[in-house]
Amino acid sequence: MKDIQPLESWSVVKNGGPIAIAGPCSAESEEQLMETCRQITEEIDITMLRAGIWKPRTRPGSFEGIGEEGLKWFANVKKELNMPITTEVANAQHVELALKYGADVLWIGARSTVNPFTIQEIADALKGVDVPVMIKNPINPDLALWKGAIERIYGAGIRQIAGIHRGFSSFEKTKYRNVPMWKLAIALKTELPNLPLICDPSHIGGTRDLIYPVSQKAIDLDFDGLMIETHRDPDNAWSDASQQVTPKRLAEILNEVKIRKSTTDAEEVNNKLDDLRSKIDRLDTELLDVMSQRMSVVNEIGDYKRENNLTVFQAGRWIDIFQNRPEQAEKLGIGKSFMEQLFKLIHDESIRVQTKVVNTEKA
Ligand SMILES: C=C(O[C@@H]1C=C(C(=O)O)C=C[C@H]1O)C(=O)O
Repeated sequence: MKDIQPLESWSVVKNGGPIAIAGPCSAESEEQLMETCRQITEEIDITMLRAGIWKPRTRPGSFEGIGEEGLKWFANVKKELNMPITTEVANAQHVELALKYGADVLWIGARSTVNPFTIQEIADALKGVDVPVMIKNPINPDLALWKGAIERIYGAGIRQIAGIHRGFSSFEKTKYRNVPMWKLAIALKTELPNLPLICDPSHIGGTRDLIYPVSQKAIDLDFDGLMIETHRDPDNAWSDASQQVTPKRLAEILNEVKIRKSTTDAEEVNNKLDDLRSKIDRLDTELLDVMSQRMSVVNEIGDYKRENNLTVFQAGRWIDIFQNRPEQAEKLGIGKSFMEQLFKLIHDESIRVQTKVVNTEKA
């Protein structure tokens, strides 16, 4: 999927990244939608307006979206404010209607991404259509499922695709509504480096006070844009009231977020970075060398255990190491839990290697 296009190729993206997308969680009334969008465009220059027309809700009985009527309002907003619009689609009929009313970009929600049948239905409806599609991560932290959805939309011929990171459901209570697990977004970017990534701090945070820190974190991780739910009267929103911000607050957040570039043309900066990275290269070589020496000793201990009929796993010794190394690390200013994880990995590898050694007769 190397020919997935950068955001700059989307006709709706005028000034390059990072882009901002904002608008209400749901279209509620023509007046609410128009007023919210008008206030947003008066407060700040954004790339695109968003509004939910069909809302997949966790439990029945909640407001499930206004439906086709809302698309007529949204089309008026587009015309009146001269702004591109985007909405969520969850089946073939949604695709058809959203395009009929002039949606410039479509997005697929987290609850749809989990279901390959749904994604395939949407992909089939998109065959031969030229519209950018943004695909939210599935609600569960499954990278293959996210990638699979991207592949299906790509298979329909769409090349303007972006991922939207909206965090992952978790059984445990956390300060987030959906835990970010940034490493999944990093893994996706590692596998598909040319895929634009947009962050949805509203669904990750779930509360207004988390929108700014989550947005900054996303920009620090080189995300290409932010999608922030914005409502003229968030407290009285029909859905997701606690995470929507006012247009005024949206502008504050976007102005406060410090934009960082992924690269620079400044020769001096690049030279300094090159120097420091050479140091890292040398240190990594030393690290690998030390690791290889440690593994040799592990092998030797394995031989000795075989000869003396001793178990591979030695709980006492391992518990000592597991307590001691992170404490040593902490004194050196290295994170304790990082070292715990690292030593667990090292120990797993020792067990794997020694299991092989003790079960192989010496020639
Ligand atoms: C190397 C040994 O075998 C295993 C691996 C360990 C390690 O990698 O440090 C520690 C304890 C054992 O579970 C050992 O017994 O010392």
